[in-house]
Amino acid sequence: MSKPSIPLVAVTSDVRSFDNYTWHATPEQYLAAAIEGAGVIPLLVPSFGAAIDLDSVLATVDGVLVTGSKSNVHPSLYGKEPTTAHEPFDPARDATSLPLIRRAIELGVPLLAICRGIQELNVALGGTLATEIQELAERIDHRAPDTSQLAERFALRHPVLVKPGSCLAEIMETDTVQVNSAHRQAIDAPAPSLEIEALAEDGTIEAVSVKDAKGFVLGVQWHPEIWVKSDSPSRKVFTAFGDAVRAHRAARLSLAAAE
Ligand SMILES: N[C@@H](CCC(=O)NCCCC(=O)O)C(=O)O
Repeated sequence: MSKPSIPLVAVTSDVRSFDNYTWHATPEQYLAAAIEGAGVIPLLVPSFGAAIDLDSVLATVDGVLVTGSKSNVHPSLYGKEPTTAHEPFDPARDATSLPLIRRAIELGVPLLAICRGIQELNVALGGTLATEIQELAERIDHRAPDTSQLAERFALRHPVLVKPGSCLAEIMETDTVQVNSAHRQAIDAPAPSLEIEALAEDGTIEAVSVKDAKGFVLGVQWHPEIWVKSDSPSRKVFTAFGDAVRAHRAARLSLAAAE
């Protein structure tokens, strides 16, 4: 009997310029967490917008991982005027990830959205974002400490309160989770189809799902990819995503065999 093949997951990419080239890339921690935490094979989707046929991608993979990034969703995509407080931008990423998110949800392809990813999920479905949230009244500072040491940058720093009975509550099996935090923006007006799954103590939306979604959809504002090996809540996020991906693949192959 042949070895069961490992499912493929599409991963968003940022457009970056260095060494005199333009790169479509993502930080290694997302790829490592997909492999070691979710048990899937990550495949980068280059940010070429409409030049990427999303249905071809989504017919081939069994999940979508929308990664974090220091860049921000362009405010024009949620009806706001851009200011320097909204920078830096990555319009090619926006033009690829937002339609990818919408189409994956339409088709029921499992989707995990992290940090920038939860913000893209919200905007893709009609919500808005707030920027420089640390300057808003009653908010804690959600930015990462100013260090290049990943362990410090992504240390678990504040609790989030998980909504009882939510998808996340089922995954986490607890009502409070200690998370890291590395963001200046956050969901302002949640999209109508979003279900809020967790909040920080200052009211910042920290996790969402999609009401009546065909498949697994989870957005988190923190970074579980960093600690999948050592932190149980982090690992549970990726295990739940991997399980949904494998279930999607089994259903897809079964459908194909029946045709
Ligand atoms: N740019 C957005 C989203 C934040 C995010 O995805 N952070 C990941 C990179 C963290 C880092 O290394 O700084 C925002 O700031 O809200």
